[in-house]
Amino acid sequence: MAVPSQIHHFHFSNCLMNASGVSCERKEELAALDDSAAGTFITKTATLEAREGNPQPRVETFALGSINSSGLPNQGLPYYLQALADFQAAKPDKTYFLSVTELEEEKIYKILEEVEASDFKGLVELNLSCPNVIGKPQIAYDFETTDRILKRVFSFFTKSLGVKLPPFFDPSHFDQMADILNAYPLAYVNCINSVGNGLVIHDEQVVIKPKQGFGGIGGETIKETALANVHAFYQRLRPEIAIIGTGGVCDGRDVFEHILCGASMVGVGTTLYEEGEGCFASLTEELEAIMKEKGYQSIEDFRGKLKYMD
Ligand SMILES: O=C1NC(=O)NC(C(=O)O)N1
Repeated sequence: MAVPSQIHHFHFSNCLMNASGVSCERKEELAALDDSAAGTFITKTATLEAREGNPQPRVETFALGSINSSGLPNQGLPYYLQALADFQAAKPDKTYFLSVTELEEEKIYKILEEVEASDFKGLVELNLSCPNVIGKPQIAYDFETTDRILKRVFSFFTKSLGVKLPPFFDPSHFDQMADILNAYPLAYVNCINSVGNGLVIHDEQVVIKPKQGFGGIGGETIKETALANVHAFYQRLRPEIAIIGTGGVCDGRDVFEHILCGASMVGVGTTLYEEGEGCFASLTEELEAIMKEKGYQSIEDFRGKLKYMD
C-alpha cells in the first residue's frame, strides 16, 4: 500500500514524509519514521552545534492545529550526518532528507560547506523560514538576503538542495520569490513552514512560554494557506524545481489536494505529532481510495491539474 513519487532522479516508494521538526530530532524518532509507511524522512533542522532551544512549554495543540516556538532544538550537524550514514548503509536504495540552517549568514555557508564535504547523498533542505529564534527574522521574508545567500551557496554547493519557505500572502511576493528561485538550480521548494507568530489563548493566558506565547501555527487551520503557496509556486517555478507540499494534512483528501496543486511529495506535521507514525499508513489508504474512485493510476495523472472556473 503506497503511492510512489519522485523528485528528479530520487525515487520514493511513497509520496508522504514528515514535516521537519516533528518526531525527527533523535535517531530513535528517525528510526520510527524509517520503519513507517512514509516514503522517506527529513531530519529536524540541524545547526553546526547542538541547541537546547526555547524554554518549555513550547509546543501545544488546540482545536484546529498546533502552535510551536521550539527555537531550533537539535543535536548538531555531526549527529545527523552520522545517523543518516547509518540509515543509508542499512537501506542503500532509500533517499533521505537533511534539514539545515544557521542563525548568522556566514554560518549558513559554513554548515553547507560541511554538508558538501560529507558523504551524504540525499537531498538537503535549507530552512529559510524558522519563525521562532528569538530576535531573528524569517530569512525568506527578505528577498535581497535570500537571493544573496542562494547565489553564494550555489557557487560551491553541488548536492541536491531545496529550500523551506514561509507562507506568502500576496501575488507580488509570489512573483518576486519565484523570480529569485528560478535563477538557481534548486531541486525543490518546500511550501510551507508554520504560519509564523500566531497566538493561542486558553481562558486568559497564552499556551506556550517563549516569546510571550507567539509561535508558528500548523495543522488544519493552515491548509488553505499551504495549498495556495504550493499552487502559486507550481504556477511560477521552472518545472525542474519540484514542490513539496507541507501544511494542514489531516486526511487523504488533504494529501490529494496538495498533489492537485502541484506537490510531488507531501509533508505531515501536526497530524504526525498528534497521531504518531501510523498516520502515514492511514493517509496512504485514504489517498489510494480517492485515486481509485477517480480512476487515477499514479500521481502524474492529477499532479498540478487543479481546475479553475472558466
Ligand atoms: O522552521 C521551524 N519552524 C517551526 O515551526 N518551528 C521550528 C523551531 O522552532 O525549531 N523551526
